[in-house]
Amino acid sequence: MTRVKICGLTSTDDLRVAVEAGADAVGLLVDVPVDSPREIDPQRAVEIAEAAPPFVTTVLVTMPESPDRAVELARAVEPDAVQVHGEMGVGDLAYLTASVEAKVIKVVDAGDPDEARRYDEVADALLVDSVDDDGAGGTGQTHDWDRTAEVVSTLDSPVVLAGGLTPTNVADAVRTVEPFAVDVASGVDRDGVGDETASGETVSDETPSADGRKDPDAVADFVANAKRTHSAPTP
Ligand SMILES: O=C(O)c1ccccc1NCC(=O)[C@H](O)[C@H](O)COP(=O)(O)O
Repeated sequence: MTRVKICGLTSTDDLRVAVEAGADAVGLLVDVPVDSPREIDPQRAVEIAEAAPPFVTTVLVTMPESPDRAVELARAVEPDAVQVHGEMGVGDLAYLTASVEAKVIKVVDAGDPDEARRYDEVADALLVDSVDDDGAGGTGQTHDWDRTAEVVSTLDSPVVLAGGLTPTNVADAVRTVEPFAVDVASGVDRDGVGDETASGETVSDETPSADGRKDPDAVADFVANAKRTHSAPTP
């Protein structure tokens, strides 16, 4: 069964929504150099992580300015996993994995298959995303799932599929890519639920008023649709 991460929780209310829907993991976005309605401060991340029940994986999602900053944040928030966006070399990622107790997930660009292969040995998992020029996520944009499926089949690490997923398209995505897990942020936000075009591409309709809060119905539908769909066996 495909695992599901709901990313960008901003409150313990969002946490309750994700847990009640049956999410396996929740993402807490701290220290990103981009404007995101889902970013929270480290203290809020600590509060949400502490409120998470057993068997729900807490993920610190960050774009740190240095590996040491990621270590510092991980020690403060004490998540089960750290998800790293942006520039961090393979050696620095190895340093991070050796320095924190949490599992380390490296975000890689769906448009750059070689990047995924470079990090395959050192990361605990890879998250394949549609990233912007800086490596930030939360774009609400899908990518070429057929091409991603080919890349995934060459990797040893568990792969998390992200980028423009919604309650409507997640079943197709799971069938096509057969990832270990799926991840969603803007596609289940209250004011940012994505719309699909006729070609199947997802375009986020996130508005300036989007505040990152989760839509309970969208979260429940997303988790149910992801989990009822056939996926790859556990590695
Ligand atoms: O969500 C953000 O705004 C964000 C900003 C900077 C770095 C990472 C961010 N999100 C991390 C995630 O893991 C998202 O869930 C992932 O990129 C998918 O986002 P979406 O396409 O909105 O579902």
